[in-house]
Amino acid sequence: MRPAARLQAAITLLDEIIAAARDGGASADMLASAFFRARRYAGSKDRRAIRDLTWSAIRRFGERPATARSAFAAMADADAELAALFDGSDYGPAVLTADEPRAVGGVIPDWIKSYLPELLDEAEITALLGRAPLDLRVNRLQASVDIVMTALPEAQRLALCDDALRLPTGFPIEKHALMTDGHVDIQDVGSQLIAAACRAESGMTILDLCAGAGGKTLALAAHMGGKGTLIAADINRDRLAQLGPRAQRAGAGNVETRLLNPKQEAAMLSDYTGQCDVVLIDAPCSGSGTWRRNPETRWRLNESRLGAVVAEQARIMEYAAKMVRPAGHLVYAVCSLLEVEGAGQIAQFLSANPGWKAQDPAIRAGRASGEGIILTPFHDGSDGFFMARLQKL
Ligand SMILES: C[S@@+](CC[C@H](N)C(=O)[O-])C[C@H]1O[C@@H](n2cnc3c(N)ncnc32)[C@H](O)[C@@H]1O
Repeated sequence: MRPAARLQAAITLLDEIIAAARDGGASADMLASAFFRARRYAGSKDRRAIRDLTWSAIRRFGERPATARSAFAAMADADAELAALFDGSDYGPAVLTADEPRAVGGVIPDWIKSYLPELLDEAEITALLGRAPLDLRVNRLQASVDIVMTALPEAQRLALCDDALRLPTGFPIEKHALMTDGHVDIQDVGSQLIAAACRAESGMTILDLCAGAGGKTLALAAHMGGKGTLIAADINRDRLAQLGPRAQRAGAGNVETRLLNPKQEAAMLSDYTGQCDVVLIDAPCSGSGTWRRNPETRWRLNESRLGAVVAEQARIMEYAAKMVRPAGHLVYAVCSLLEVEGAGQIAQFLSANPGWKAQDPAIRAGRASGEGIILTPFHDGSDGFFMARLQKL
């Protein structure tokens, strides 16, 4: 495909992504897969170029553009090479005119700015939309960092976390034997630090609420040396179903899954009331800390959706707290940097529950945010997270 035709293809794909974000449709990744499945004539270089163009526009605009053409038109005003591709050729986009609409705005939606902590300056905000690295967690149940580094000389150790390694972005690790044999798992170093803040030990009883497909469950199982009780609970059947085979591959024999019905969680976990040494809440959230991986999710967020997710986080914390034994711990985490989901949520919980106090999560990264810690791409090289460790008195 000629470069102009690639740009026209990116415009078509981006229009689909814009419509899906507006109407609650499929994710950008799913739309891109379907787009290329329907265009077998596009070779691998074409696909990469079309994807890069499309994602550069998604990253560039915090507010959802009205049309893909208006987004690329605005970008072309600052990029002569891109502007030259609006050449009016067969399969290429029509020539740009000075009076046609241009998308406006910066890399994050204006309405979100007031929700971000003050310490996020311009450099921090730009890094929220940067390129995400590829991090691995070495599974202590099956391997060691030294063994993995010998097999993967491209990997570098990360000082923040004992089991964390970083690979060059795009490294084809998915089908590598280390992955299929459960010796390593793909996991951002921030997620690994959240699991570390649980200080899981052999023989403990740990409840991983909001376990999803079990990324953090498997890290906890490794910290427990595979010994003790580890319950992975979630309301999403499909996600939880992925955990069984993953746990088997990882040699994590102490994982038990429990599917919960929304609003009946406390009753369905009543056998663990007051029993858990640690409850991890990896809460559903706006995902603002992972915009660099899923930049189009900021086009789906609005104040009413944010309000609903904040209310759900508070409700989950209330029932989760009942599962913790006296002197036990609650670790609360979100992959978001919005204060209302992090420090604000913890402040409210502590004021409504005087029998709890905050503790230092004692990890080797992050900065204080209220009674917890935030990790950011710019400061910590991780995805954006908030975490807090609370103790029941
Ligand atoms: C951030 S994701 C979890 C990611 C996962 N812990 C991991 O490390 O890969 C949040 C999860 O919370 C689950 N969830 C949402 N509402 C819930 C509820 N009321 N109780 C338990 N889980 C819930 C969602 O289904 C989703 O899987």
